[in-house]
Amino acid sequence: MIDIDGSYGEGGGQILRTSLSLSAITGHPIRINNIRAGRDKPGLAAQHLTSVRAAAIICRAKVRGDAMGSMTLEFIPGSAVQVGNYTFDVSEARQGGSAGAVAMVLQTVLLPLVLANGNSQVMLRGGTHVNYSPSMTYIQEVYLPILHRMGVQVAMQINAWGWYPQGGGEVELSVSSGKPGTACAKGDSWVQLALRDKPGTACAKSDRNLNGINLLKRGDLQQVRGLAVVTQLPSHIPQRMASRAENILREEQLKVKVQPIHAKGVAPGAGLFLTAEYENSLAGFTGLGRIGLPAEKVAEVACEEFLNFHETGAPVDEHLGDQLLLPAALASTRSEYRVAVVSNHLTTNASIIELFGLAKVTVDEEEKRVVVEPLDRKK
Ligand SMILES: Nc1ncnc2c1ncn2[C@@H]1O[C@H](COP(=O)(O)OP(=O)(O)OP(=O)(O)O)[C@@H](O)[C@H]1O
Repeated sequence: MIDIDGSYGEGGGQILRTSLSLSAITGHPIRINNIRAGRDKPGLAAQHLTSVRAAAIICRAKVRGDAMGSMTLEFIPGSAVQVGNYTFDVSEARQGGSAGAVAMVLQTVLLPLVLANGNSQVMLRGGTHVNYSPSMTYIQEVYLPILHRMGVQVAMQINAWGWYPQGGGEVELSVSSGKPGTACAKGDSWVQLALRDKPGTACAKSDRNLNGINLLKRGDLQQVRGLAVVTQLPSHIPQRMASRAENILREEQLKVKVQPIHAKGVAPGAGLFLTAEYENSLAGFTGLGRIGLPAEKVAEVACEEFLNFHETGAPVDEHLGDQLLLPAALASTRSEYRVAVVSNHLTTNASIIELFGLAKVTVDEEEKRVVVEPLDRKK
């Protein structure tokens, strides 16, 4: 049983999600105390409870403490990760529904499914574009394309946009499991086999279906692409968000194209999503609308975030910085990248990953450089 202190460092939900993913992948039982102790409303919220249940379903885990508000959880995987057809609905976790972020649920189960043998279909319902989490547009435009370079094959589509507070969004994903023909025997992923230390059955290093990534230099900015999206709001709003963003970035002599979009959703909402395409990297920036905030301001928030990042010269934005650690830790080769900001999320996630003994993570705070070195899992 691996004991995890949920109040460590950032003290947020990522400690829980990373631990669940690694428990499902390695088969190691975990016990987490002080879940989200660093948050105003600690314990499991709808999004976290959905992540716990999703992780439990894919590896048939026995779970104790899976209730709203719970600050303690025991999670004991009962099988190797099972590929399949899954639906995870955040609104089911709390009476009256929830706009809890589906991206967080996805990030809990994605790598376990990628490393399992076979393909999966995942349907997610809940908040698709909500504060303090990666939007599903960020997942689509930044996170998944970077993971694709590491060998992860996922196709996704947003059927409905879910904003705070109603949620009600829907996203469909097809997850393929790495290179065909290199899978390990008996439905176990290479990590599970290697960790169970069965000599002769563990896959060779070269069979691991995730490659490390090098993002030390970003190269020149090719263009900034944007989506100015509304649901159930008049069409002048996406138009105004798009024009404002294009004007700001053109003033900086940058190549930019922002597309105004009217999308489907159960409630009104608005957002502007920018993707900066560099020669060797991608980064994403978000502005979310709310009642009383003019469309132009939404655009300004996202542009300011992007311009601040652009000035740093770093290839990896603050958020990708912490989110890349888990795939990098599961890859067969070393990863090395430079981040705009060494966040508390990044250093916390690094410590949690190290608890599982899969990789050594070194964070050079001065150089803002992260090195993830896979450890020999057969030892
Ligand atoms: N604008 C954003 N774009 C992309 N990713 C984001 C953005 N904002 C936050 N994130 C990511 O969301 C995750 C938040 O993790 P955290 O541990 O704070 O979650 P939590 O405690 O479950 O959430 P909350 O803070 O809502 O209670 C981190 O991986 C962070 O990088």
